[in-house]
Amino acid sequence: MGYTLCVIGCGTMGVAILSGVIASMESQTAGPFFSRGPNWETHTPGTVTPALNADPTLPRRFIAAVNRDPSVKKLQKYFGSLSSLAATVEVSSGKNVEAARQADVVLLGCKPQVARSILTEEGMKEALKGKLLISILAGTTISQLKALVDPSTRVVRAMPNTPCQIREGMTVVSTIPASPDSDTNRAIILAIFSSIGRCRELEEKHFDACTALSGSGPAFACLFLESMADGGVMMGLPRAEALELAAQSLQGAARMALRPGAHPAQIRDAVTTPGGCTIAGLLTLEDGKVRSTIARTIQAATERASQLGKD
Ligand SMILES: NC(=O)C1=CN([C@@H]2O[C@H](COP(=O)(O)OP(=O)(O)OC[C@H]3O[C@@H](n4cnc5c(N)ncnc54)[C@H](OP(=O)(O)O)[C@@H]3O)[C@@H](O)[C@H]2O)C=CC1
Ligand SMILES: O=C(O)[C@@H]1CCC=N1
Repeated sequence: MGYTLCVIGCGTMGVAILSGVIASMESQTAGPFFSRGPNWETHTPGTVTPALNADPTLPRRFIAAVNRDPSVKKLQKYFGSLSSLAATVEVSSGKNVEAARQADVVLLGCKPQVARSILTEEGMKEALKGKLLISILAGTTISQLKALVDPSTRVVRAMPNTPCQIREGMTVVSTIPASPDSDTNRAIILAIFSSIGRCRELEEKHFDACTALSGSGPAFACLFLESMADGGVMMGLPRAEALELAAQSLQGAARMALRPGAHPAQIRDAVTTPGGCTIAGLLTLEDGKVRSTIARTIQAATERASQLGKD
């Protein structure tokens, strides 16, 4: 029951994904009172709900492949410190082909510039034959990847983000074309990514925008968060409390915006008392062209994402 998932290029994102999946599986095996994570009830249409224990759509064995020995030690220590299940992640360096051979599903998590050299390693084509290859690489298209693997290898793109580590991720998966194994592959991909946050399918043509909006989004949100906290510090709040107030306010607003039928403008209006302090702050933001600056940020990041597979 279950299958082997291997992450080739297990850095920041690989670790975030494996940690999240392992945490989700542990919560499922914790007994009748387990928690399935805060997003469980709010999965978007098109996602699947993994069944309890021994779910064949979730992995049972994990392999993490990296480039350098110090990274092996770091990951062994990290996964070892997490839990008993996480301690079973097998970490190696310089053994990508062997890792792919032993896996049923391979997640490619290296930098875009390294993909070609990994996929053209001697024996890799054979090792990936008939397997599902999930690429999280920014800016690298399915057709670029397909050109490097055997025709029997199923290539799907996913764009996750770092909050997958705490099971609050947002992952977009490229539309899976119909094939004899497409239902199984879809179930596997959606089980993995919906166990670590929200997950939805979108056409590949949207991937650069998704990379900018949700892939890079946590970085943009944190800049806003830091700026809010700085303002609080400027007005005399202690730093730690200012950060807590800013982070919880952003989280609360975001959760309200995710409720069915909610609109951010409505949430904003509800806060904005006529003649009050919120409108004073909002006008300052508008004077600073914050809306167009943020929208242009997504535009610039999208344009850069589209170049990443070509570097
Ligand atoms: N960071 C993010 O928030 C997001 C990133 N992405 C995408 O995910 C991918 C990974 O990003 P990120 O996790 O930040 O990158 P990292 O630099 O943290 O991780 C890259 C990993 O690749 C490994 N690696 C490098 N060369 C090889 C090789 N020849 N064989 C095997 N492993 C190798 C590195 O190993 P070692 O440590 O030993 O050098 C490292 O573990 C990128 O393609 C990026 O576009 C997508 C969404 C969000
Ligand atoms: O900055 C990057 O290129 C990657 C892709 C999305 C988030 N980080």
